[in-house]
Amino acid sequence: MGGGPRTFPGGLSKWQHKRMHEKLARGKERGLLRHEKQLYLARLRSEIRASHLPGAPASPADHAGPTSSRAHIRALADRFLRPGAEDLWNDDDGPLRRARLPPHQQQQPARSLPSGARMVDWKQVESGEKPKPPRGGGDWKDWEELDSGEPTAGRGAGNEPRLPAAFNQRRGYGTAAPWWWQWSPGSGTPSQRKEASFGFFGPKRCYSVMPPCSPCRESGAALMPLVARQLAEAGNGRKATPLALFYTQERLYSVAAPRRFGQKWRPDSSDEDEEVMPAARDLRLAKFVASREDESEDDEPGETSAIRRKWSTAALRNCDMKRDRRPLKSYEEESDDDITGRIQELREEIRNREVLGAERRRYESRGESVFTNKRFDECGISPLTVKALTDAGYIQTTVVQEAALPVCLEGKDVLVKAKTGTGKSVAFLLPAIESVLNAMKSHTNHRVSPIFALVLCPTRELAVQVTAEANVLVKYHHGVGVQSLIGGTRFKLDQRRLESDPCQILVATPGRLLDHIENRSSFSVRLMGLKLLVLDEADHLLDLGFRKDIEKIADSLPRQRQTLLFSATVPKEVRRVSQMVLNKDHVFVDTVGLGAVETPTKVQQQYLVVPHELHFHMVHRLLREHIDQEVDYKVIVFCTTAMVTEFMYIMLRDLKLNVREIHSRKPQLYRTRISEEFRDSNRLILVTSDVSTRGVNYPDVTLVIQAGVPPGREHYIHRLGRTGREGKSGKGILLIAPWEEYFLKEIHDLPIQKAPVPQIDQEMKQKVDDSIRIVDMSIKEAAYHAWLGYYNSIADISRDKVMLADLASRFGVSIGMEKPPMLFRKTALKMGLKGVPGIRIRK
Ligand SMILES: Nc1ncnc2c1ncn2[C@@H]1O[C@H](COP(=O)(O)OP(=O)(O)OP(=O)(O)O)[C@@H](O)[C@H]1O
Repeated sequence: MGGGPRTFPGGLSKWQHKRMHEKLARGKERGLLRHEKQLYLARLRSEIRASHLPGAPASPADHAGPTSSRAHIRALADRFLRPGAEDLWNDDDGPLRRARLPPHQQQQPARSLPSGARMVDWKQVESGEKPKPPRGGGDWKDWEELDSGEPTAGRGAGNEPRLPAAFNQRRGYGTAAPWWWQWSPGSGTPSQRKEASFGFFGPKRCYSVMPPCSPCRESGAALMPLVARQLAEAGNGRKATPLALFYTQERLYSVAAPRRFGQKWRPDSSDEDEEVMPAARDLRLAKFVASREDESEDDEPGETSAIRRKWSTAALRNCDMKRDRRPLKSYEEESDDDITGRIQELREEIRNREVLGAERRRYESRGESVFTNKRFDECGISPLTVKALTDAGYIQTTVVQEAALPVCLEGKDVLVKAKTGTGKSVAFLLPAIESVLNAMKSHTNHRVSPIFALVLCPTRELAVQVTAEANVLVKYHHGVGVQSLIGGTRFKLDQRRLESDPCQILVATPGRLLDHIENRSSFSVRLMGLKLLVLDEADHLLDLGFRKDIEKIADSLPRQRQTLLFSATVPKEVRRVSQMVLNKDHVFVDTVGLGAVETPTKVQQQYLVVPHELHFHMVHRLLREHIDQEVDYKVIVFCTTAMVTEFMYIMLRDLKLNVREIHSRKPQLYRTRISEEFRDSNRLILVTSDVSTRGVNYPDVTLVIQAGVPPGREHYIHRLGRTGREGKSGKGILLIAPWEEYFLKEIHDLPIQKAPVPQIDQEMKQKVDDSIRIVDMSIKEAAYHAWLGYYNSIADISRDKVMLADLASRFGVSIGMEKPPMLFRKTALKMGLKGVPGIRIRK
């Protein structure tokens, strides 16, 4: 079970305590968000005002630099404009105010034209006619360069515009990233197109402000009319004529009518809705700034776009994934295609791929191959899934995939054990997709949209990662949707998301799923159609901390279903309780083998025994040494509790190391952001608690340090498994105090060796001591309490309370506290520490 005390102040249970903290964190997060939003809107307003002032000088935003307003807007836009970020907006966010204009004035945006702006008659542009020269001089040179064709590259496979927009139902506005973000580099548009711009759209108008002249001059790529066209057509494919298009040397302004982007994100919207929308909400939001300096790489043909990079965060994160769902095609319709022909085509493509042989040779030459000779196209899965796998570069199956797929596809209940980092996620996602496809064939009641496959994960990070992977795999299955349901987000938003975009595959964490089951009867009804249940990290989910929740969830699911359990560790106890969810004749697939080493063979494992007082110094010493040796280092430091993690993070940050933190006390948005950052970068150190122990796939981690004894053998294996993934090499160091050596018995069968203790020189020690000193006393106190709770929950240590209290005091001293902080009487009582020498009770 996860770390942390089992008793909490106020007589709260672990879960009540956790929820209370989540609530507090949410409040804090809301405050921060509000502040950021205000800043963001204020910045945008000033940017707009500056661009409207006649003869206005270049706004301060034009100055590049990290603190420029443009850079700031860009940073904020990145946060608020990302697809899915509509969740960050709520009803309290006021519109970007603008006086209501009478209809006749709305038709004449030219009234507020910036100085030197010229109007374009859209009808003429549409019909290909050369526009009349503008009144008051000027010529249409730029327009003559405009091409009449539309860039097909800017459209999706179904020829629908690929405008990344999000619609906020309640607020009635949408946000759109500029269309050229989506424009394939193959279309030859120049990098200058990435200048700052805004897209606004409300129920009645679409506005865009952008720098048109340079692209036009340079490429003649028909940019200007396309802006308006894209704006007008986006969303539902219906054409609408822009009311006006005008431009200056700096900006192109377009005002388009009346279909909004958000339509396809709001399937229940109707034209009547639009009629009653107050015009004051016409111009709700202006966002989006992109600049050339940080996106220049996108201009290179073949590079993945910024959007793509943002959206795909899973193991398969560099692959294209499905962004929005297209109209549901019946399965028969899809099957109508010549499947045999497609299989042949795919086989041909696969055969031609050099990657096949190269990949295999690469791993075989290293002595250990996690890959087999079996290819996905031979596994009996849908050709469209094979196509998505091929796109992602997944050709051959891994050992666990080869072993588990046939039994899973037979429809049996299966318990699978396979080493960390060997591809278990794909091994359960593929049967899940097959099961959904089969269910959709027979599902005829279109009023209720059942959830056919449910994947349960113990942590939010893991759930997000699995959702992203699933989205990659269902890329070509247009009727299949994947959603996640995790804690730390707003319940109501979840609810709305699930209702407006029903999915067939749901990835969830148990607590939040249970909330929905217990509070939404319509949700429970959807679960009644469930065909397949997956428990990822099954041993953890069936452990005491989650078992009650899992029991309740299992009770609310149909009995007639297939259940798959996956984990890298399957202790005997879990094997026994797995009967709770598996049927009697389930199959146990063990790719590790009885008596075989459960950790990746290419990971070098060492342990160091160091007095507890020097643990922080030693972590710093080990990190410095590793950074000197490894150019592209990527390190994870596991700490025993969230508060100790926070303490370690602040200390290392002060020591000028490039460090990040993730633990349960951090708001979910922050956790997700850091997780993404760490996944996509190297030369970074992540200090974390148990939330990152299992399943999370951070590629190319070079070192894992476990500071302090882990709660159990399984924790040790899973933490170590964050390195040496996909058969690569890595290193793991366990740092324990002399009195923690008892733990070595638990891992005696693993190839772990004692390492000589490196010297810590006086200067280095002093530096660390200085950094420890600067940490806030409240954090130190919280770290002490958490430390005490953690070790009190470990039976081997908590047996001797006097020793525990003494060790806790020494820990307190090591983090710079002269005497241990006081405990609440109730807490001390619950922990069995009342009256123990060294424990101070609050009066
Ligand atoms: N068939 C495949 N071909 C190539 N790469 C693969 C294949 N299957 C999985 N991978 C890659 O292997 C890595 C590990 O996969 P995954 O995260 O599913 O491992 P896991 O076994 O679930 O690990 P853990 O036990 O830590 O949860 C990922 O980067 C994934 O992209």
